[in-house]
Amino acid sequence: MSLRIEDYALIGDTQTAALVGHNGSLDWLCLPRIDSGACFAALLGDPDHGQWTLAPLGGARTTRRGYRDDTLVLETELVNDEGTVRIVDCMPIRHDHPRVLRVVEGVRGRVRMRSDVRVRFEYGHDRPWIRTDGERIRAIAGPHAVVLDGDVPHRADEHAVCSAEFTVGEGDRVGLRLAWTGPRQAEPEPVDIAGTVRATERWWRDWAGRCTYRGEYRDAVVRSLIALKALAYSPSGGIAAAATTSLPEQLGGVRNWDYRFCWIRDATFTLMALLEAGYEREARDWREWMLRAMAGAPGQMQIMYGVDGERRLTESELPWLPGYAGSRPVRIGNAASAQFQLDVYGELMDALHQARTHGIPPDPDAWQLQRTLLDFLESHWDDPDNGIWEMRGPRRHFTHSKVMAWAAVDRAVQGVERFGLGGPADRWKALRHDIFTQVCDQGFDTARNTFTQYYGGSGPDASLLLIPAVGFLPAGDPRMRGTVDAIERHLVQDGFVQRYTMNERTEELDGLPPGEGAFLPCTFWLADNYILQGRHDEGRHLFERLLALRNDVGLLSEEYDTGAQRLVGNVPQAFSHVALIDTALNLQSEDGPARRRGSQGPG
Ligand SMILES: OC[C@H]1O[C@H](O[C@H]2O[C@H](CO)[C@@H](O)[C@H](O)[C@H]2O)[C@H](O)[C@@H](O)[C@@H]1O
Repeated sequence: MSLRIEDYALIGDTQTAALVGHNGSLDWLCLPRIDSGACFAALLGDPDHGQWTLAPLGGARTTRRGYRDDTLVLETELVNDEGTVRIVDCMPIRHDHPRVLRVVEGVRGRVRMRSDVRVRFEYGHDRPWIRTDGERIRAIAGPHAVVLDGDVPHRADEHAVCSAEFTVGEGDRVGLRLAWTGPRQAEPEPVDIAGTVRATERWWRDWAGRCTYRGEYRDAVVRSLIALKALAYSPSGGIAAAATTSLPEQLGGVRNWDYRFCWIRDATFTLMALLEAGYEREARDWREWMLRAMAGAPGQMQIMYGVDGERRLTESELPWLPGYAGSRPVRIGNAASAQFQLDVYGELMDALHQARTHGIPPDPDAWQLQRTLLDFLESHWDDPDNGIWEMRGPRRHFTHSKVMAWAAVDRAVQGVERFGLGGPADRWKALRHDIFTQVCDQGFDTARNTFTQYYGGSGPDASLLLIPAVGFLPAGDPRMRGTVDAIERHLVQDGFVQRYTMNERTEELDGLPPGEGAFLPCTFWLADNYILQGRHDEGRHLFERLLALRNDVGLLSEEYDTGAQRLVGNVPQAFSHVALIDTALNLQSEDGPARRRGSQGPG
């Protein structure tokens, strides 16, 4: 039986990431990059799809698990009749090869331990050759080689399972190392385990120490920032939307997607949260990544890229993997990369505007890119699109998409008026006015007193909760109050918000059968609207309910299954952690980030 999604903690080196279960089992690890083939893919299958188990021989229960304060160094305490051990897991910040370090510390008694390492490259498909060289083991297949060694030797069997048994007494420490190396790369040097764990701890503590948020939710905010930093790909400045692929939006369902890419939308939201929390260096890195990834013809702009800016993210299925809790298909790549999503223009223009507002040193290429995007938008804002939810059905005039087109033009006008940048401000103002008028005429249902999911539609959509955040209308506007009211009536289930109504017509709209959990970012956005409407107690109450959904190490996935009371979807999900940070900031100050962005009105 698979562990629950909330049973996993994250470790990472800001280039890739791994998931460790509360039982000490390393079930997900992609090497060398976050979007590379996994060499441990038991998360989406069984142990023979790749796994590193490290646990007391006679079984054990977990008594405590947590990160060493503001770091990504994980401690898991396991207890059985023989005593207690602590497993310390981390990935050192990378200088040469990606590595995983695991240290077993004896806390009480004498505990017999077993380590079983099954390396299976390419998402559990490729069983490697195993070569033993003294105390070192090499698992090799194609472009990959993994080297395993440490304080106790592993022995390989005929099934390519490398195992070690050892006993730890109180005060003992047994360190194990795994490193990846590519073709013709030098053999990884055996690093000093204890010293490297300490250096990793220091690195994260220093990084977290740069956080400027000092409010009452500091622990939750810092943990979310650390999760975002772990999703950032440091060589390029790109930011992945999550560390996993195909954790299902519904247990046993088909909505299983690969999130190990850089969505312009998710990354710009991340950038804004990082900026608000004092992380300007990361914001600069992101801007550089984005300018490079998007360089070229505006008509070829994509809504997502690989972490290094790759454009071809062809979606395919991995039929040998049964999927998490039987949720098939398991997909890699993402067909949404070829979609037209209008909101991305608004998010991008907003992010670059925020960077300017925060005094990030100007980059002339940024304004040039913005002008090119505006030229494109002037002739395409009125086209139907796939929308923020990446609907795989026919394109439509989604109201949120048009609001974001408005935001894009608004930020261009502000570029001229507030920052003295060059551009046809009067023409842009007229366009901004036209979009505003169209949205209010065609995207608002006067009879039902709500903005609608798409022009002429009858129901609301949770993305409309972002209207005040981008400054299209204030939260107190009667049309927004009506929309929040409609969302409460139609999209809130057990207190959490669904993205949109799912019913027998869903397949026609989004090209997929209905069925998914409540979408956590949308629920944070509802809390933001409460706060901005002056309904502070309701906002705080909802925020605290959301905080309670975090797992024991403070992580959130994308969605929550209110029936099963389980986290669902990919994990950790940047979108959810960004929304958490934004709401914490909004709670701290009524004039929080959501109030500072746009012109508030037709302009
Ligand atoms: O549910 C359908 C879509 O789900 C994914 O998209 C969602 O995740 C993205 C990354 O966080 C986010 O930007 C988007 O707004 C979400 O809808 C998936 O990537 C899509 O392929 C899929 O159609």
